[in-house]
Amino acid sequence: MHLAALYNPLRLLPPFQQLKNAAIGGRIVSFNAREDQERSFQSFITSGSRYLHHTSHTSIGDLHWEKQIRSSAQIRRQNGLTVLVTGAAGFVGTHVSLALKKRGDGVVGIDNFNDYYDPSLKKSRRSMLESYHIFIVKGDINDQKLLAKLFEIVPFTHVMHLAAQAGVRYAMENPNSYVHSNIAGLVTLLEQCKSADRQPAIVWASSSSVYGLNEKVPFSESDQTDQPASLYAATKKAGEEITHTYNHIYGLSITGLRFFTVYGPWGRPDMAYFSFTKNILQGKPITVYRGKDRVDLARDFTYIDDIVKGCVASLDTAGKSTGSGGKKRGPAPYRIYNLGNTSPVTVPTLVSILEKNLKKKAKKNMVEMPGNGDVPFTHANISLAQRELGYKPSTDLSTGLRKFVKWYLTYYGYNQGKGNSVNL
Ligand SMILES: O=C(O)[C@H]1O[C@H](OP(=O)(O)OP(=O)(O)OC[C@H]2O[C@@H](n3ccc(=O)[nH]c3=O)[C@H](O)[C@@H]2O)[C@H](O)[C@@H](O)[C@H]1O
Repeated sequence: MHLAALYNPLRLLPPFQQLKNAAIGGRIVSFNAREDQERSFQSFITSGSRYLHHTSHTSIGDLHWEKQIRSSAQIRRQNGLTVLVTGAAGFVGTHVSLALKKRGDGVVGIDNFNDYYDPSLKKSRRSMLESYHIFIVKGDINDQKLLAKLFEIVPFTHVMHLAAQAGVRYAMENPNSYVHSNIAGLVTLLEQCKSADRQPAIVWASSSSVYGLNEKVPFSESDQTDQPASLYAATKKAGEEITHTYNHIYGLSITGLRFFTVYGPWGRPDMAYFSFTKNILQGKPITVYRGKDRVDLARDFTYIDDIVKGCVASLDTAGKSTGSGGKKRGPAPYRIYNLGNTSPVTVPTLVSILEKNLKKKAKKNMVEMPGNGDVPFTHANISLAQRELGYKPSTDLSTGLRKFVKWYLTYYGYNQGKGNSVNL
């Protein structure tokens, strides 16, 4: 089935339909405001995911739980991989898990379902993955015992590490969450990987933000990355150094991917393209930041399907870790790649593409970029990834945003019913 078909939560209609009838007796409910409609549709999805979530009666460590993990980890193609995906209920984690599962790899997810943004979206992603027999363990990567148990049940060949505290500006509000996930969590995970009898190869999400105040464009992997502009960037940069240490001492195979502002269906509500869409539809103002001398900010926005291809290619080309049980047996690869789109677009242009797709004008407040971690522009040089991974982004921002808006309208129920009422 084409991936686009998955973007429609109504694919899951039969169980939701049953739930609907059981929960609210199939009443037709009308809402006056679209916001209420969004909330209700979300709770509908949330209840649906509870309904679908087979683990509600199991607990960590019991037999049924183990069985679900084993079954999710089963490989269904020759020379398939067995991948632990951290942050599997996150935006990129969901898409990568699905791509791996669909080609026959074994996939087990882990996610702490934190509430940095609306957890009901994470639960909906989980429901979608469950319909593809992908199991997500609810837990934190800081839980060393849980990680040890997972590795005891499944001899993972690869770890796709995507769990992180994301968001550039939120780091000023909650700095500790970045240290908890991006530093402490990373070290706990690496400790587990290094001690495994057969060490897995690790591919993980670094960030374009490590380029910080770098002014040399386009950004290349060989450029200096010692001027981070946010704590988020600093923790990602620290992650690159920490993974290097584990590669050096223990022989872990490491690939760090510097993602450039990833967007698309099932995306993150905290990101500009997502929150702008929400506000434009609700007739609320949006704040558009501008650089010094009224220069527009720009980002090398990268579509999720391109990022997924880069992640999968990284897993496929990752050399083996050499150590076992905490002992290095020889040198292992340490790689870093930019995964961007190579064509930066300004934020006002992003807004006008959204306006066109939503058929609605935005109420724009233009304000000077506050000194809260933002950088004026990003622009990826992707020749290394092109050469070594065969990475070739193929979706421009207009095409990608059109797909995102289509998903958004369906997911939040804008396509259902007429006017301001929705059939539940
Ligand atoms: O590549 C990354 O490594 C990072 O990408 C993403 O960060 P950013 O590129 O900052 O994306 P995003 O917040 O969507 O802001 C986009 C633009 O809109 C501007 N922006 C933002 C908000 C707002 O209200 N107004 C505004 O103008 C803003 O000034 C900026 O110019 C991920 O969130 C981050 O987790 C990390 O992965």
